[in-house]
Amino acid sequence: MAKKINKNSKRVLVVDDEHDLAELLELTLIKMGLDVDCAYGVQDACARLDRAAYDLCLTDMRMPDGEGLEIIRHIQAKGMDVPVAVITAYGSTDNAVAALKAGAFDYLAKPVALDQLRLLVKSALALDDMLVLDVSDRPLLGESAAMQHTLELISKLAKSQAPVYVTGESGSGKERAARLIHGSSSRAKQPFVAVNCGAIPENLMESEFFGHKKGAFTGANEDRDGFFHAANGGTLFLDEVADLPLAMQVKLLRVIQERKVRKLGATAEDALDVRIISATHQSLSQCVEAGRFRQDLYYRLNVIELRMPALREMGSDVLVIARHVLARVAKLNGQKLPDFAADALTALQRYDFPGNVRELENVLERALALADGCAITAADLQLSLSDHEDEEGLDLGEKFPLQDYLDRVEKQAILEALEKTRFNRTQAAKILGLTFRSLRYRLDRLGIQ
Ligand SMILES: Nc1ncnc2c1ncn2[C@@H]1O[C@H](COP(=O)(O)OP(=O)(O)OP(=O)(O)O)[C@@H](O)[C@H]1O
Repeated sequence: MAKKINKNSKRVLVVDDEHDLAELLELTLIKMGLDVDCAYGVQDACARLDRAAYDLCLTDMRMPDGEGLEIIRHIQAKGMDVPVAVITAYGSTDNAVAALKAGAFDYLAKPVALDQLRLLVKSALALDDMLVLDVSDRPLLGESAAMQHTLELISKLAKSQAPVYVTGESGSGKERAARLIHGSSSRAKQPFVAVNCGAIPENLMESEFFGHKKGAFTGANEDRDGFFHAANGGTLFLDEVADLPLAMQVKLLRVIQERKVRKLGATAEDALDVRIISATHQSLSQCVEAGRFRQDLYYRLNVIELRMPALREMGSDVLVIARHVLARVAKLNGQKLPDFAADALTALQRYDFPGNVRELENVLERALALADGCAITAADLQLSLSDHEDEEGLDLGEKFPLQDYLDRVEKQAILEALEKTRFNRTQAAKILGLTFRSLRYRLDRLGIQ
């Protein structure tokens, strides 16, 4: 039967020799508004990939005529731009790791949980967008407990209309989080307007925020909307809100309280519906104490606080994010995707990243330019580890090689958690602050039965 192709929607290739499972995946994806083709083996899949353009390929790992990995290799050999996610048999972490190493975007274990499938597909397609279209739609990456907690809070915040105040160090993803809240909320189809409050000259501030009527001041040659009008129905993101001058804070408070804006030179006010998300890397409460920020505005903005974790609090997420960033930058530059050498992985994990993910992005961009060969080395990263860290390492021989040492520490902590919970893995994962999936992965990697 000929399928109706929706020209604007994304196209997914599902590959599974089990027709029932293929159909279940197909139905789930169709419900997400995607166009889906099914292939029932490796050869069939490769032939379809050669014939049509796909935005994502979801493949079983083991099929009678070959392995899912062959599809990944086929895509790479042909230079196609198709992210692949593999579906692995329950508990076969080796397969998952092999697939990720071969270039798969992610994996799902059987039996496939449909909500996990939806999440994966959404982020795969968003990831693809980020590579070719709009950088702003990228999701927040990270599997650490800290990032999972943040993502859970973000999805709750998306269901509310309350003002959100995002805190976190510079480069930790505050704007990204604000976009995610907006993008997952009922306002998603309305505008998201991001304003850097520190970058607007004080004399223009009022007209930039509230707009003006023609003739309101010299040079006002026509009516103009300000940020509030532009964000009507959507979200206004006030970045570096601590930089607002006090006089402007008073006006902002009034607008937020009354939900009405009067353009400069206008007689009437316009009722507007704008959700405010604000952020700063400074401590707003300290600014209040120092008299630089109005307490009443602080209370209005800080109804709910979302704290973005620093990269150094996100454990091995640094590697997850590094791989994604490297893939993106290599693609943008039209370069072949290099691997990380073992010493580079160690260096990434040891470095503090005071500039967080933004710094990581810069480091990798530079490393990619410096690397000659197919691997990025620690030298290419040019990370200066602190003297303290170097000394510690030199004193303690047991810390070398670092990976073995870290594995021993990790194993010890996991065994303790398992003993405490009488080997209940769900409970142990909770104690350790890991997701169940992440604990299962670690148990396999460390060979804990
Ligand atoms: N968890 C993450 N996963 C992927 N990319 C991230 C993550 N966190 C931050 N980034 C990336 O890091 C860069 C900085 O993020 P963003 O601008 O949101 O940070 P910020 O906290 O608002 O920074 P600043 O305080 O300087 O305004 C962006 O390119 C963003 O895509």
